[in-house]
Amino acid sequence: MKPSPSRRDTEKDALEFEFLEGCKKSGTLNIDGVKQCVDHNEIQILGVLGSGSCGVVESAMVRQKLMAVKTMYKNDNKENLKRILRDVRIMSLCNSPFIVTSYGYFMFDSSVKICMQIMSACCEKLLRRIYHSKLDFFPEFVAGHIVYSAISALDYLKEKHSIIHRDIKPSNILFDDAGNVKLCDFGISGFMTNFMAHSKSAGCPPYMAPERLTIETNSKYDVRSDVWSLGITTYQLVTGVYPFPLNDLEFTTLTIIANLNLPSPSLKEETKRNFSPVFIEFLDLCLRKNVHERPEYKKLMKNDFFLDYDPASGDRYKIKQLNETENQVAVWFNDIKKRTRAEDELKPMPNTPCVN
Ligand SMILES: Nc1ncnc2c1ncn2[C@@H]1O[C@H](COP(=O)(O)OP(=O)(O)OP(=O)(O)O)[C@@H](O)[C@H]1O
Repeated sequence: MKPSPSRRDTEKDALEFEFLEGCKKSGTLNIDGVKQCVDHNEIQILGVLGSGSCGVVESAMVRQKLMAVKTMYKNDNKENLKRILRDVRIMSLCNSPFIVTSYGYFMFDSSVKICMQIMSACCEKLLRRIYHSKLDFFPEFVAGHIVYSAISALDYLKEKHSIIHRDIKPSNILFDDAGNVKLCDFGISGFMTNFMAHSKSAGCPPYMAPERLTIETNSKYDVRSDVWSLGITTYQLVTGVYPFPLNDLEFTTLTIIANLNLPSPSLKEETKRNFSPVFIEFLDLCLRKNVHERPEYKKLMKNDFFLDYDPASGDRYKIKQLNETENQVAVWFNDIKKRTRAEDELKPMPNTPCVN
């Protein structure tokens, strides 16, 4: 049989076209409402904030504005290009107080730099600082504030842009010094059709919902898979441990998560004493293994625990403003930063997945 003539990869061509189109806006930054044409040589790198599978995030000064600059390296791989373009496109689209603001980006032949609002620490770094200083893990009111902020961000993404995040985990939830919580990292987010996502695009397996790990269903899932990831993240933040046994073989852990005949994770009886019944019930709902029993955002937003941390709830809102500039979350956050060490942010902790 004659070998078929080499066919062009039309998807890759489209991505390269999108990249070239994106280059037209390269260097146009919107800093505090003022559009400015900036040369990349004006980026003064100050230090490293973090790194992930796709690149490095550094603090930088640009035209007297302190910001975070995420550099992602482009290669010949289609998935790599897809991931970079998604991150750029979605960050540019979003306008929510619960999502890190993008100021603009720079595109080069071999790399892309996204300039964004600088945050103070991600939840993963905070967890590590807390663990190595032997302090108490995240208190319920901080978990409430995180849940409120993350669900508000995820609902915004779904309702306004039909986007599903797909990579909710402690390292993608960031705090600023004022105690605001925002989501970042849209590299593996996806656009939904009929409220369903179809792509098998990778995420972080230990935080993936059972339906995303199951061969029969992993090609079709909805935002409730992010609800699961938020549940796993919240469990980890308040207890300091991941709710499933972590074996050397990731496969074994994932098999336990995917098996609907095994129980859904829930807080241990002795741990439950430290939390309110509404929190325990909320966490149980997010961690229902069966996706059909797991609520969607609108239902969660009517849940008592969510309402307790929604500032629009009036008197029942549980986060107290302690002085003109600080609320309870900001005080907790700044206290943790004072009482723990920055160098511990890079030291792993046991019983949690090592994701980067
Ligand atoms: N705007 C920001 N301000 C401060 N730190 C940030 C900011 N954005 C990201 N970081 C830090 O950098 C880390 C890596 O960022 P990010 O998750 O976007 O990279 P990634 O390569 O996409 O990672 P991943 O492997 O998790 O997908 C975060 O966990 C966080 O600690």
